[in-house]
Amino acid sequence: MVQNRIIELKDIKKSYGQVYALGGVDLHVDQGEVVGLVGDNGAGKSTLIKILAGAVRPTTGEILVRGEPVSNWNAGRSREAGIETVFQDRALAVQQTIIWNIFMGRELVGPLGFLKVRKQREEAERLMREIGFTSKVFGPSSIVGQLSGGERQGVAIARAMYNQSDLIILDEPTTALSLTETAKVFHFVRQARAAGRSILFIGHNIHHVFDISDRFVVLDRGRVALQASKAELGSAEALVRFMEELAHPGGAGVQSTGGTV
Ligand SMILES: Nc1ncnc2c1ncn2[C@@H]1O[C@H](COP(=O)(O)OP(=O)(O)OP(=O)(O)O)[C@@H](O)[C@H]1O
Repeated sequence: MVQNRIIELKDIKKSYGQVYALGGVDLHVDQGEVVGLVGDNGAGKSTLIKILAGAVRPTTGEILVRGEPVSNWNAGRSREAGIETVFQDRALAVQQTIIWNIFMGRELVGPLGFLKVRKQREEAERLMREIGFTSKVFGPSSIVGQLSGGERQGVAIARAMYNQSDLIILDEPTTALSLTETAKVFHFVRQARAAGRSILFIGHNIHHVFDISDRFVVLDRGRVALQASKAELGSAEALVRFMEELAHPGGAGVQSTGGTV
């Protein structure tokens, strides 16, 4: 057993009636690594992260948390295992402050039920520093709606850090972001990894996923088509070629997608 294995999925299958969204997937994430999950539309990425989040039950298969099999996997067990998913579309309350979003539902309160306002501010500042979210303009009391797309991802990551999440799942965090904003997200992700957290990074832009990840899992029609480290792959182009070959075996008449699936 690998000592620092946070989660392991073994032979996970999920069918919806006749449709197999996942047809026997093995996946693991170890402490302090960024795993890139890629695959064409309909490959099963969303289904897999919903299973990790406990929102969807696998039809069959085994889930191990730190080497121990867990039965009756659900959202509560997923939270207990230290897994937090940042879904792209419903990550934050944009009319609220950064502090509010970080502590959402888990505010620091004293014995008499009073909110520890100063402590919360200090903790929010510490978390923002820890993920490298330093800004001359924005502080913990800034309204999230005023932040850029990349900075918003930072707030969601800071919240996951506050929640003691060991595995933070980022669902397409750089989709629709500019290069500068993408670089901010990468910075936050690297800081979170440096703090010992693991990240499962889902993305359609292969170059983005390649840049930020240590290891890659390619899904294809509900199966793992490739698991490889960055060193094994060597370059983003190798990953792009692999994905293009999957989509068009033999490659006849293929136009390059430029690394977006
Ligand atoms: N609730 C559902 N009911 C029926 N079929 C489903 C359901 N959810 C997913 N599927 C099917 O399972 C397969 C995998 O879908 P999934 O959304 O997991 O893929 P994906 O890799 O996340 O795709 P995308 O990148 O487009 O989001 C698809 O064929 C999809 O139609």
